Amino acid sequence: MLKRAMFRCGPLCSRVFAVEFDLHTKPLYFTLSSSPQVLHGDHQQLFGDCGKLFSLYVHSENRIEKARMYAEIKHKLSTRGCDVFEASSFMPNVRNSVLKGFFVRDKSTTCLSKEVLKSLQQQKVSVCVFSYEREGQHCWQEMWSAVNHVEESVKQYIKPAAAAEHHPSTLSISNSDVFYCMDEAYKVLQECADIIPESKEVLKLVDEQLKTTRGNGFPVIVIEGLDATGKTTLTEALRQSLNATLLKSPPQCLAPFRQRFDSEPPLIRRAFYALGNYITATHIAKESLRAPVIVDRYWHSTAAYAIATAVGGRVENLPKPDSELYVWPEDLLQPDLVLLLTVSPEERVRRLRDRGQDKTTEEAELEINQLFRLKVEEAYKRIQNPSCITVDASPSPQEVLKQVHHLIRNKCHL
Ligand SMILES: Nc1ncnc2c1ncn2[C@@H]1O[C@H](COP(=O)(O)OP(=O)(O)OP(=O)(O)O)[C@@H](O)[C@H]1O
Ligand SMILES: Cc1cn([C@H]2C[C@H](O)[C@@H](COP(=O)(O)O)O2)c(=O)[nH]c1=O
Repeated sequence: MLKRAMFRCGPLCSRVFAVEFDLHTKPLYFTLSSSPQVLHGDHQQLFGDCGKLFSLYVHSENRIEKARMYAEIKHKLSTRGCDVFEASSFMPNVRNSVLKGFFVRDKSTTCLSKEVLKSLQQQKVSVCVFSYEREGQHCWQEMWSAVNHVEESVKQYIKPAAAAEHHPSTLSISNSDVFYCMDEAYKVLQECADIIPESKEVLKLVDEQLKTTRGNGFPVIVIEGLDATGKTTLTEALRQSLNATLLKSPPQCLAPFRQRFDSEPPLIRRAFYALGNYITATHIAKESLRAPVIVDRYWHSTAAYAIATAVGGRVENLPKPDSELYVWPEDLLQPDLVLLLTVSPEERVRRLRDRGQDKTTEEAELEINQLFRLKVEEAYKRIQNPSCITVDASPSPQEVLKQVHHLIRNKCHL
C-alpha cells in the first residue's frame, strides 16, 4: 500500500530526492541505484553521521489532508529532539510531481522518532517511510513499516546526483502557494469548508463583492515592504497630503478570520490572503472613481511571502527572475504604481523593537531568519507587470514622504 502510494507519483527509480541539509548551500540531491555507490563529502556527512536515519514523504489525493498532515508531522518531529531536514522527492522538471517530506536523524538511544513514524503510518494519509543503513562507504534505503513487514521491500543504494536546475519546491508553487486566479484560491477554501467553518464566512464575503472592472479613475498606489519598514506611517501621510482613500490587504472585513487562517498550512493560509486581494480590488475599483487610492500591501506581499516560505534555504533557490511564477494574475485589478520600502536589517529590527508590538509567527521568524528576509525582498523585486520601484525608507518620515511625492508626481502625474 505504501509503495503503491509512492509509485502513483512515478516509479522510485526515476525520482530524484533532495534534502535541505545546510540552508546556506544547495540541497543535497540523490537518486537510487541497484548497485553500491561510494559517498563523498556532504553526502557522506548526511548519511554517515551517527544516529538512526529515516526519510518520509506524505501523499494523499486530498490536498487539504496532505497539507495538514505535513504540518502535523513537522510539529511532531521537531518536538522529539531529532535533527529534521526538509526533504522532497520529485521528477525533474515535472510540475506537481513533488512529494514533500522530511529527512530525520534520530540520535536518541531509544529511537524516539519510531514512535512518531508508527503513529503516522496508521493514518489515512499515506506516509511513505524509508530507513537507511550504512555499509562501509555505501548507504542503502528500504521501505520501513511500523510492523516490520513491507511487501517486496528492496534495498536501493544512494547515488549522489547533480543539483536540479530548478529548486524542487518551485515545481509546486503555482496554485498551491501563489494563486494566479481567484477561482483557484476559492476552490481551496471550498475544499476545507467542513474542517474550517470560517471558510464559508470568508467565501460569503467574497461572493458579496461586486465583480467590478476599473474605469478611468484616480491613480492607485500600492506601498509594499517588510514589516516595520514604515508603510503605515507613509500611507497615513499620503492619505492626508493627497486627500486619498487608504485601503489595505487583507481588508478590514477579513480581520476576524486572519488569526485562524494564519495557523493553517501554507495552501490554506495563502488562499485566504489571495482572496483578500480580490476583495480589496473591488474596494479599489469603487474608491478610485472618487479619489486617489493608497493601498497598504497587495499582491506583491501575497506572492513574495508565499514564494519565500515555499522555497527553502538561500536566495539562489528562488524561481529564476524570468519565471512565470512572478507574473501578476490576469483577473486581479492592477495598480498604477507599486513602491517597495526598504531599510537595513538593523534599522528594521530597531523599529520593530521600538514599536514593541506582537509579531506574527512569520515575522518573528523573519527577525532571526536573515535568509527568509532576503528572499522576501528579492521576490518582491522580481514580480512583474507591474514591477515595484524601490524606495530607501531609512531617512526621516518627512524625507521619505518627499521622495514618494516626487515619484508619484512623475509616474502618476498627481
Ligand atoms: N522614516 C522613519 N524613520 C524612523 N522611524 C520610522 C520611520 N517610519 C516609521 N518609523 C517607525 O517605525 C515603526 C514601524 O513603522 P510602521 O508601523 O509605519 O511600519 P509598517 O511597515 O507599517 O509595519 P507593519 O507592516 O508591521 O504594519 C513605527 O514605530 C514608526 O513610528
Ligand atoms: C497582506 C499579506 C500579509 N502577509 C503577512 C506578512 C507579514 O508577516 C504579515 C503582515 O501583515 P500586516 O497586515 O501588514 O501587519 O502578514 C502575507 O503573508 N500575505 C499577505 O498577502
